[in-house]
Amino acid sequence: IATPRQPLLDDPNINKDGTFNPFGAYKFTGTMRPVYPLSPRRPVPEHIPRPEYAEDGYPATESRRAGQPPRCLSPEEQDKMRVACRLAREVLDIAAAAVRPGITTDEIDAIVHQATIDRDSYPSPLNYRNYPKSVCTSVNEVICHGIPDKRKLQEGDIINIDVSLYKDGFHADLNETYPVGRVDEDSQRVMRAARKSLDASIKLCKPGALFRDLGRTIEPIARAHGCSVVRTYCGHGINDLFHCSPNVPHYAKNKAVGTMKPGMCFTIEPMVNLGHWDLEHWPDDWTSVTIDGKRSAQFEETLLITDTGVEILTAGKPREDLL
Ligand SMILES: O=C(NO)c1ccnc2c1ccn2Cc1ccccc1
Ligand SMILES: [Co+2]
Ligand SMILES: [Co+2]
Ligand SMILES: [Co+2]
Repeated sequence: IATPRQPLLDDPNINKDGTFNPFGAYKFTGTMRPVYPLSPRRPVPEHIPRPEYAEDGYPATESRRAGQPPRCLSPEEQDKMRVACRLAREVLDIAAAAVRPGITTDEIDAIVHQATIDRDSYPSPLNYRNYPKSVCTSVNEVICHGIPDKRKLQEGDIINIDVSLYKDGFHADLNETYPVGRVDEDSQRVMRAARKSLDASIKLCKPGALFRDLGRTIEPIARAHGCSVVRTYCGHGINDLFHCSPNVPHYAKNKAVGTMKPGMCFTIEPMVNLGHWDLEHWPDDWTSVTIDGKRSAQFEETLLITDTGVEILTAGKPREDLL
């Protein structure tokens, strides 16, 4: 009789139970696992204008402009931001419509990639600091920057889809967290906390408002839902650059610099956790996960400060399931 296949005892990529663990000795915090191989890099047609980092992965102008005050866009530039953000919202809604048990996050990447180039736009995450895909798909305990792979979504999962695109010289950036089929109360609670805290912070935005005041509105709402606020990643300025000043923390008592002025564009993108606020990274160097394996939700909008208040450039329909 054949001897049962013994996993190679000294192979760190094979667990005791014989399952394959591509990260060697890394101890996962929750149930999510990468499912490799990643699909080949998706091409972008030559005729589509691309950001400077598309070739070598390095956003040189972002480094050069670091530390400078946020840009105030001209009316013409504001209109270009409006167009890019409307297109990005269309792309996110197309991806959201495809969410169901059985679809892989790689298939969502293909949908986002195609919808983006159909709009003569470049998918901003692709090769940004060498990021390998056109969208971030962050499931369950993954907080952000999840890489689309061969894992099939399961009934009861929650998935954040973070779309960014580049059109006519300007970036747009938005995300939402969606239920996959029916999800439990905790998952609904953390999604609701993220959405409501974002909406409340947007209401504060107008000329003269301080960036550091947004967290004092976001964090109490997250806490009121029994949740915590991630501190490592913040909202950011966005315009001809994907990420630039201002830095926009989502937690209370932060030291963010600056005052909102007409023509400024930036994101607010609170990441809210059911458990502890802290995160760690998988050995893929991208994927951020909660340290306790509990779930996380995020929502993001790109905003424009106008003379009288704020315009949500990436605005979509209200989420009936989160009211
Ligand atoms: O604002 C963002 N999303 O809302 C955002 C910020 C920074 N990097 C990002 C994104 C999206 C995709 N990447 C690519 C990436 C680059 C380095 C480390 C991990 C991921
Ligand atoms: Co993000
Ligand atoms: Co984003
Ligand atoms: Co962003």
